[in-house]
Amino acid sequence: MDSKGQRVNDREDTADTSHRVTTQRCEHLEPTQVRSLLRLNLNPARVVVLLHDDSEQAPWRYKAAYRREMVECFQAISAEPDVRAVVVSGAGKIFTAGMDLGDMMGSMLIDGADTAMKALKKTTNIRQLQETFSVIEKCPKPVIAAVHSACVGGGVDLITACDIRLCTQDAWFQIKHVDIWLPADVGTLQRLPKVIGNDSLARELAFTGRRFKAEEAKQMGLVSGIYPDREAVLEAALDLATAIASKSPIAVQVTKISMVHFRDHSVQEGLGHVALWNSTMLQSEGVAEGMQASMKKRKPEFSKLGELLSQSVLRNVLSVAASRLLDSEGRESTGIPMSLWQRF
Ligand SMILES: CCC/C=C/C=C/C(=O)SCCNC(=O)CCNC(=O)[C@H](O)C(C)(C)COP(=O)(O)OP(=O)(O)OC[C@H]1O[C@@H](n2cnc3c(N)ncnc32)[C@H](O)[C@@H]1OP(=O)(O)O
Repeated sequence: MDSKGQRVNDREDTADTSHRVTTQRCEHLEPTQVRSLLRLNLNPARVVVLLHDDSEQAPWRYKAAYRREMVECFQAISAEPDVRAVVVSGAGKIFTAGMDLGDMMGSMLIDGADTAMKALKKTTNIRQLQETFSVIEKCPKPVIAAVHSACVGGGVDLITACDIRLCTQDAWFQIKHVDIWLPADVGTLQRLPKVIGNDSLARELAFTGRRFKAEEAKQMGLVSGIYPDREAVLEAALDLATAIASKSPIAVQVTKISMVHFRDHSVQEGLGHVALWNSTMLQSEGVAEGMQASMKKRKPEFSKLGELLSQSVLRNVLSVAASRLLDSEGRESTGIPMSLWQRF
């Protein structure tokens, strides 16, 4: 049974039934929805796993539809109260090869005679592209990137918009844009210096397009943990997301909104911002309950928004999600390894 007293399916149940159970839990999000480039999996620890799905193209890269799909996914995730944290991972050999260069070439030039009109159109187009990753930052739920192997070009744009980055030992990163005559314009140049707190190094990497490996990424503060392989990094990201999801969603989400604000404002402006937020937040019943529970060394009993789901519920729904990843002959198809799903 889940926390609402509804029956949660056993692993043996079919994908169809699991769909019913999971959609009962989410009004705005279709966990089984398979988009052309992204796959969403939701578990009742309120963690969404967003997979770069490379079943139709390897290595995985950003096709034109990706922008729309990312915006749709993150808008749905933002609006869905049952989702507490997000993990972004890749299902293929590498995390991402960045922008699909074939697609990009096809959309480079704009028709028309007037340069200013063309520039205006292009500006709108670039602003839309920027939204692909800005939606991650605008989403109040923490987003964790689990990177394996290559993370090239737009991949760095993506992960710098995430809240936390973990990677595998074999991960490598490259701000590749200079190699293809393209000034990076969708977030890396704005966010990377702030993520790593080293403007000189950010410029060096952006000017040269030098590849750098996991150890250096950790040393500069781009990633906060290195794991042996894809399964291990995904597991670590899920553990972290589950831990975050067990905390007060109000506290976590206001913390994210505030930290994004603090990055771009002075200390005084930041203090003003949090004072305004907390003038409302501190009137929540959950705060009093959280404080009392902490003093009495017991688990807080939050109302619906703050409630925790048990590990057994998590295990059931993860298993159901995993069963969806099996192909018709019962083999693991792609994405998240069965052994990892079964661990929960
Ligand atoms: C959405 C918001 C806006 C985003 C903007 C982003 C901008 C950028 O990302 S700029 C950087 C663009 N990316 C690249 O330049 C990467 C180029 N690719 C590589 O460096 C390597 O392919 C890679 C290290 C990723 C993988 O190497 P590997 O040896 O494993 O594979 P390859 O043999 O090189 O590639 C296999 C086939 O895939 C094709 N391919 C690879 N990357 C791309 C790509 N980005 N776009 C289009 N096609 C790509 C490659 O040409 C091979 O094709 P084929 O020869 O037909 O087998």
